[in-house]
Amino acid sequence: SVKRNWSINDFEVGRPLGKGKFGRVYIARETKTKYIVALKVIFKEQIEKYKLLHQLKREMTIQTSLHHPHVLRLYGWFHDAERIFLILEYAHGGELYGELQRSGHFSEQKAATYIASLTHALAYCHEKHVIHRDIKPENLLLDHEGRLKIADFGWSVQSTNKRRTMCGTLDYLAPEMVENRPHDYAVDNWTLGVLCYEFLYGSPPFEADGQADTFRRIMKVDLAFPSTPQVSAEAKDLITLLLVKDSAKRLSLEKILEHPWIVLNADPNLICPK
Ligand SMILES: Cc1cc(Nc2nc(/C=C/c3ccccc3)nc3cc(N4CCN(C)CC4)ccc23)n[nH]1
Repeated sequence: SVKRNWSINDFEVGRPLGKGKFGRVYIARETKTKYIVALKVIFKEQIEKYKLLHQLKREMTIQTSLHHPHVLRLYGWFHDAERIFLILEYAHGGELYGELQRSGHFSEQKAATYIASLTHALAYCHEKHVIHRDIKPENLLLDHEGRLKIADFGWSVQSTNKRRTMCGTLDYLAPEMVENRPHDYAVDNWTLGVLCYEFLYGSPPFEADGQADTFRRIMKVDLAFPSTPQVSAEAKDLITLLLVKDSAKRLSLEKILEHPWIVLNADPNLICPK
């Protein structure tokens, strides 16, 4: 039911789920249908202060247009005098990051299933000319069946053929982004390599004490595999094929799905039981 003029009176707002940069996210229930959603509240004064209305509009336009099982839905939005409200799909399983912290690291089956889900989602986004650019565990949610959902398109862009430069977060930045050089879809392939490593070892590959050290490690592709936990050679092979400095030489999304580690370990339905 794609109703046009939502208002806060259409919802019973529940507990806060988390606090983002520009506001909080609450669980909420649409009064008529009892449908559970997540309501992201953004303060206009914050958006104006940081001149981010243009980026917010882009996030909203992009996320509304994306319909994929591994991409969190943005059902609609409304605003009042001081706030903008995004009506988002509710993912019952919470943040993947929490699960990674609780378990330390994932099994190869779980890691491969999440990487396969992300690869399908990114292939869909790239088809729609969207580069996410900010795939990190904090932006990944799980639904009630353990299905991964990419959330927070705050940093994604509708890529025209014009190259892009902008800032991102630390550990997940590809070399071309670190150097603020123009970049393209392949940044998301690099990030898949970073995430695959983090899912299997519990921390990202180029982690370092200071920013400068992290950048240096990224630029050198200073990749080392710890001896524990035990990780298969196939997994290390995939990570090595993705963490390649020359963006043109990174394994393509299609080739990731054909890689032996994914074929052998990912759940065919891309669902991770608890
Ligand atoms: C947009 C959205 C969120 C969402 N679901 C959830 N978000 C967040 C944390 C959200 C958050 C938001 C902003 C900044 C930081 C965190 N935490 C959640 C925690 C949840 N639980 C229930 C499951 N438990 C295992 C962990 C705690 C369930 C859903 C959650 N669905 N759709």
